[in-house]
Amino acid sequence: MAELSGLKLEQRHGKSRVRVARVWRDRDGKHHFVEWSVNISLISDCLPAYVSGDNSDIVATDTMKNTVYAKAKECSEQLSAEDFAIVLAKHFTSFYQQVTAAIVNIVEKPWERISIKGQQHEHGFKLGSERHTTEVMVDKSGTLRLTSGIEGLSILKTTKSGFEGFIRDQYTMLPETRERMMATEVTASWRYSFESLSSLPLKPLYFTERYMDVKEVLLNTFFGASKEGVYSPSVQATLYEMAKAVLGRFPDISFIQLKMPNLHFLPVNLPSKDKPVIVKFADDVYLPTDEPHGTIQATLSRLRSKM
Ligand SMILES: O=c1[nH]c(=O)c2[nH]c(=O)[nH]c2[nH]1
Repeated sequence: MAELSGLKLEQRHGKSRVRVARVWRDRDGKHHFVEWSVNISLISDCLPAYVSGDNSDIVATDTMKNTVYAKAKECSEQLSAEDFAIVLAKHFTSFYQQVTAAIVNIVEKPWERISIKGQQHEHGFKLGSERHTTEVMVDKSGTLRLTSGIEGLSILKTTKSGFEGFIRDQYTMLPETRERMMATEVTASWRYSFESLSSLPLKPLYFTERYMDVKEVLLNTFFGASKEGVYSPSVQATLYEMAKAVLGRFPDISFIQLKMPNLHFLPVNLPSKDKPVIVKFADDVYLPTDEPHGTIQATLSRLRSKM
C-alpha cells in the first residue's frame, strides 16, 4: 500500500492460467504425470511503474510464465501441486529484491492412471472429475499460508435424506419429508497449520496423500457405510458432520470451508384429465434441476487453545 498525495494505491501483478504438464519417468518404465493451471500474483515494490511509467522494478508477467516451465523442468522428482506452488513462491520472494510476497494457486487436472484388464497401465491416463486445488502465500521472511481444496466433487444419494421442521409461513409450500434424494457439488478448501517454510513436512507427496485422505473422509461422512448409509436431516447437518470429521482426523488442518449447493431432484406428478393419473410420484421418477438451487456453505475452525 502506498500513499500518494491523498490517494491510496494497493497493487499486485501476475500471470493467470499458465498451463503446464510434467512427466516423470521411473527407472522401471512407469510414468507419472500431472497437468496444472498456475496463477501467480506478486506483491512488489514497483510504484514507479504505476505513477511515472518507469518499469525498472517490474518483474514481467512473461518472465513469471517462463519461470513456471523452468521450475517444472528443475523438479526432477514428482511433487504435489502444493510443493510446486511453494517452489514458485519461494523463488519469486527470494530472487527479486522488489517482491515482498507471492501468491500462487494451482488447479490440477484429474488425470488418473488407467487400468487395462485389471492392471495399472504404465503410461496411460484418463480424465476424472473433481479437481485438486491449492493456494500458497509466501513472504520474504518465510511466513507461509497454505490452503488446499477440492472443486467439482459431484455426489448424490438416492435415500437417507430428509428435511423437516423448518419455518412455515404464508409462502411455504415445501412438504416435510424423510425420504428424498440428496445431491450436491462440493467445493472444499482447508488451511494447513504450517505457518513457515521451515515447518513444512519433508515427506514427498505429503500433500497429495492428504488430499486423497481428506476426500475419503468427506465421502465416507456424506454417504455412511455402504449398506446402511447414514440419515441426513439437512444439507446443513451433513456439511457440519463432514467438516467436523476432517478437523477431527487431521490435526494439521486448522480450518475447512465447505460449499454444498442443494441440487434438487423434484418429484414428478403428472395429473390427467381422465383418470387415472399419468404419473404419480412414488419415490421413483424425478425432475433433476440445478436452477434454482439451494446454497449452503460454512467454515469450521478450531478455537485457539488458551495457553
Ligand atoms: O437440506 C436442506 N436445507 C435447506 O436449508 C433447505 N431449504 C429447502 O427448501 N430445502 C432444504 N434442504
